[in-house]
Amino acid sequence: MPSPVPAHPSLRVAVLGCGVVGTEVVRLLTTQAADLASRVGAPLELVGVAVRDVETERDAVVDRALLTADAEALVERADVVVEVMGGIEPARSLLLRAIAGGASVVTANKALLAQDGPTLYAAADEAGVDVYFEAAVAGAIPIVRPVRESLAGDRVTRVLGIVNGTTNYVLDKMASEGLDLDQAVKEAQALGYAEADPTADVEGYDAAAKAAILASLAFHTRVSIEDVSREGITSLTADDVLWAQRTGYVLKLLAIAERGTADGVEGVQVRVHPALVPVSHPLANVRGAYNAVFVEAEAAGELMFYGRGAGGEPTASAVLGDVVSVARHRVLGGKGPIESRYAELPVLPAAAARTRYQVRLEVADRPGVLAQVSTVLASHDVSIEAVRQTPVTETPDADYARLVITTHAAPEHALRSTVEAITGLDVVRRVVSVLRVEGA
Ligand SMILES: NC(=O)C1=CN([C@@H]2O[C@H](COP(=O)(O)OP(=O)(O)OC[C@H]3O[C@@H](n4cnc5c(N)ncnc54)[C@H](O)[C@@H]3O)[C@@H](O)[C@H]2O)C=CC1
Ligand SMILES: N[C@@H](CC=O)C(=O)O
Ligand code: NA
Repeated sequence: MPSPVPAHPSLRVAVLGCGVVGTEVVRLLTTQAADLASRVGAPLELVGVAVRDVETERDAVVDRALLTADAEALVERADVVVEVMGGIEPARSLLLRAIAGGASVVTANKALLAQDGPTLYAAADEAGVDVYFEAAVAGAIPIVRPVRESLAGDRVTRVLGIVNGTTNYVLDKMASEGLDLDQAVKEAQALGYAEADPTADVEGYDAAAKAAILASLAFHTRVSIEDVSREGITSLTADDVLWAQRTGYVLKLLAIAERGTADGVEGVQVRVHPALVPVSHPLANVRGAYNAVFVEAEAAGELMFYGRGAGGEPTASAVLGDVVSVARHRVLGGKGPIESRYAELPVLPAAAARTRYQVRLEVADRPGVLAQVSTVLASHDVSIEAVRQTPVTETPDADYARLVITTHAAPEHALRSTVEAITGLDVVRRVVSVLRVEGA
């Protein structure tokens, strides 16, 4: 008779932070306890939930007896620490303390990882424990694991995605319901999509953090948030949204990381900015707080990952997937992937990126104007793909017309000097907007 396999003792799980995501993590840990135990091979015992104020009113699923304001003491008595409090400190110190004490950690904190991930990865490597962070990029969508593990044998060339649910929700509401930016941001906050300070979303910092994390994984190098060229959506107007629609595009905040060369040096270029996406492109149909990430790899070809990018429940799903993974390692032995051993692909400057542009101008409505504008573009080596002329109907003015010029791919510096020169033409009343075009 084979001797019975001894049951593995419970694994102690601590949750740091009990906001939008933390509450849903506690709900899943509590309501799915039996299923999780069978998947892990050991019960997961929630030993505490660190909060700022234990007296605050909370969802009934959170057992008040588990609340503590002493996060430091809590991490000392856990095998798995789930960090969903956000911010750099004290999250960073608490995670390092947990790792040093031998706990594996799961975090949704992209801001921290994009700033100081390598410190956490090195500490975990030394301690022989895991750092998992699927929720930190594109919420519920499995994207960290596929890039970190499934594509580790391939050569990724480009990652292009909508990775911020709040801005996608806001732009969608501006386009479909005519909401203004502030109204739409308030809705995104109420739905639990926005960061504690929504500036992080609308100014593109959140997407830049995610872009840095994805680029580091995809290109086996180190990209921090400071390396990402970033532009948010706050300067976009209702007019930009309207004109995008009129010209066959949808405005999206995109995160792009791609291999390239600058001055003969191969590297990676990472940027976040609003862009016009053709309505026929799959990214144009990513609505509300949904996210989508395209990955292009030499052997795999094109891959697309799509799903809910923000919100308590979807994010908790990704967190729990990680909890199961790290807990299994503790039961069975071993650990998950470590950071790639070499981290040497340089980050190229933003100016190295070549994109198409749409330039909208108000110009004098008389013969020869288009020729003048075209000459300026040509003299800066920026080639025109299409031109459309429409009278300025919103502010009726018989003497002026609106020109919408789409260029072929051009380097940013060439476009910048072109726009400067166009602005100086007598026949140009104003440059209304300059937007990148991606995904065509
Ligand atoms: N809400 C979302 O859709 C997503 C959020 N995330 C990330 O998950 C983390 C949490 O986000 P949310 O739950 O939305 O934020 P939240 O603001 O709703 O919750 C954070 C909670 O942590 C608590 N907290 C902060 N500092 C603390 C401290 N020192 N001690 C104890 N408690 C502390 C806050 O009081 C708050 O209740 C952040 O890193 C965020 O970037 C990631 C993916 C999606
Ligand atoms: N604020 C973020 C939350 C998920 O990461 C977003 O809007 O995407
Ligand atoms: Na994810």
